[in-house]
Amino acid sequence: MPSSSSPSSPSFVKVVEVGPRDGLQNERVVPTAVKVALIDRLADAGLSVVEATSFVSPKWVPQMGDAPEVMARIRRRPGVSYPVLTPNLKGLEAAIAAGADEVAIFGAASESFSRRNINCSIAESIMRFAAVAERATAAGLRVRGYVSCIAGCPYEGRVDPAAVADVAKALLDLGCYEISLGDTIGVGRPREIRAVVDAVSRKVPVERLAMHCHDTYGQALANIHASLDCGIRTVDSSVAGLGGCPYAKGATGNVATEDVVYMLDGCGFDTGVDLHRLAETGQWISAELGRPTGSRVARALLAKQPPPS
Ligand SMILES: CC(C)(COP(=O)([O-])OP(=O)([O-])OC[C@H]1O[C@@H](n2cnc3c(N)ncnc32)[C@H](O)[C@@H]1OP(=O)([O-])[O-])[C@@H](O)C(=O)NCCC(=O)NCCSC(=O)C[C@@](C)(O)CC(=O)[O-]
Repeated sequence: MPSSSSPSSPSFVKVVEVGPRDGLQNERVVPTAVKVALIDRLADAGLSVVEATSFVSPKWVPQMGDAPEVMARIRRRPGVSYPVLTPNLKGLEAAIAAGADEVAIFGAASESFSRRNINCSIAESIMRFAAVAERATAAGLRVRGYVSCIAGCPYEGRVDPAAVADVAKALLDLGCYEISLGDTIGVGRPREIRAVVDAVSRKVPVERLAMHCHDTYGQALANIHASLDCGIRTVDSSVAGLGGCPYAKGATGNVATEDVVYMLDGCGFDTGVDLHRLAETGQWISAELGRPTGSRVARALLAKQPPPS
């Protein structure tokens, strides 16, 4: 009988921490040593997946320009995976050279976002990703897929759930073990998210889906709750609510991991994450960035602690 913190337990929800990548890609350039300390602290707090960085063009996203150094300096904790984003073969080869164990390819359900984010159409991106997935799989790496703009696009507005389902299925067919559905600009509401998950799960088994919510309109926790009701058991989030997307103006960070873990715990799910350690890590990285944590749960928990004597 698996324990409740075992991934095979029915009450387990996998939390994929994306703060060091999705969070820090939208900050001023953060020193490599701070990124490395953040990743190590997140793994120590019990997160089993910590998305570490991106092997993208430094001309496009200079904040991720130190990807090889980050990968060389993190302390790899057994049982923890450290995926990295790879938009093309050049990024993949660099990721392999840096010892990545898992990569993520990232497409969009909106043509305009695809062009702004990765400079190609959706169809071209799938062809590009096919080569990346094939080479990654041959090199023994696991491949995760993202679909951005599942509930709305900053350039086109509403996005048809059927378009999301098509891209998700294409990524599944390329060999992705998991497809993360990204509400990139946080516009979705529970009814819309349910409609998207419903459309996608007709083409991709719900066990292979993850929910990735930005909290721009304050809907992220409600949307995650709705996706749990639909059977999703993997949730992406960002410690302290760090981040945004450089190609989605006005988009705020992901939902805070602390808030997700607190909610999941109250719903009877287990995550294996030490909430207090996580909240301290969120407080620490926020101080490094010179601002308060974006996690309401962390603020509440830390306010209850006695001041240091
Ligand atoms: C895809 C490209 C490269 C196309 O960009 P491009 O300009 O069309 O690429 P290119 O092949 O023409 O190359 C241009 C230059 O970039 C170099 N280059 C080319 N590839 C790489 C690479 N991998 N690593 C390092 N360098 C690279 C290449 O060598 C060349 O250098 P030059 O000859 O000019 O000196 C570019 O658009 C890019 O890097 N985009 C990444 C954008 C990005 O990182 N966005 C944020 C992540 S997605 C996201 O946040 C959403 C998500 C996942 O969180 C989910 C959600 O919330 O929805």
